[in-house]
Amino acid sequence: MQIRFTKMQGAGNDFIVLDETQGRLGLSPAQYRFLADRHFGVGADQILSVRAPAPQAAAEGIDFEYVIHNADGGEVEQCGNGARCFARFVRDQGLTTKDSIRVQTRAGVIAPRLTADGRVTVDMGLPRFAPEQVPFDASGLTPTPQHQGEKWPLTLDGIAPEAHVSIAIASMGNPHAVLLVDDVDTAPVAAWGPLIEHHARFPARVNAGFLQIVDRAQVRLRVYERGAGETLACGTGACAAVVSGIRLGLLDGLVDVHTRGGRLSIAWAGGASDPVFLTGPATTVFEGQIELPDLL
Ligand SMILES: N[C@@H](CCC[C@H](N)C(=O)O)C(=O)O
Repeated sequence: MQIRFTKMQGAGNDFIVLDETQGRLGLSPAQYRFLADRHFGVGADQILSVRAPAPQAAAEGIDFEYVIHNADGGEVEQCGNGARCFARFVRDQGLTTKDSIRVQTRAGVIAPRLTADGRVTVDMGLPRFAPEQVPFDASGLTPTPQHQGEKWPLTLDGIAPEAHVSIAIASMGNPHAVLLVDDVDTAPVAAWGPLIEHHARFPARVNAGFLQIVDRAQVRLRVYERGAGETLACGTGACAAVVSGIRLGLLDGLVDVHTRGGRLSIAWAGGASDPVFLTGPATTVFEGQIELPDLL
């Protein structure tokens, strides 16, 4: 089967975008893995499928449905950099003329908006912190003493025998663990990332963010993504890291996140009913077509 695709990137987090508004391609997990493969396929961290909304959702003002698969072929709930690329894609392809779009994802409705400076701002919805919402198995754990209350920096065992690995947990629709590090350049992202991703306390696995605080409005961040490995940027990871830093009293409500692929801006007012806003670039790299093998 020949399929057409658009290759996009947002702060270096790269995507294959598929237009399924006229009908589903019905790809298997192995075909998603093939597309994402950087040697045999196109290469991408995630594959984004743009679909028409279900009739009931359309009646409620939802413009599109957006489905996300990681490079490992697994479907996931949310993707922040992808949401910006999705918005740029539907405008560039003439699938909508709107600047503000409402999109159904597996994690709920999000709202990207194309801004005059060429970037895209996404209302990513509410962050969630309760262990069962991440999900995180907190049985037998208590928050570390310096962070009592709701803030939940927790010690993760089995990562590094010589070090206490303290994390904050957050859901942006998808699960995140956030570690504070002194310097992201020397942080053990490759060694600890997979151990945290697969840690038994995260039943749905987890994205692991390594956060360096520069000052109250600037951070540096590397993320080892569930199902994709370290990426040049992770939008939901940036949201989770900043909201965690704000809850710990380390950051103000508007923060620039410097990743290896570029700058993202996160705004969060900090209340239980305040959504997180993610702003950053979204760029088309090229369009193409590829023959997809029959893979189950
Ligand atoms: N790169 C994304 C997140 C993609 C999904 C993630 N790997 C997961 O499994 O939850 C982003 O920009 O948010």
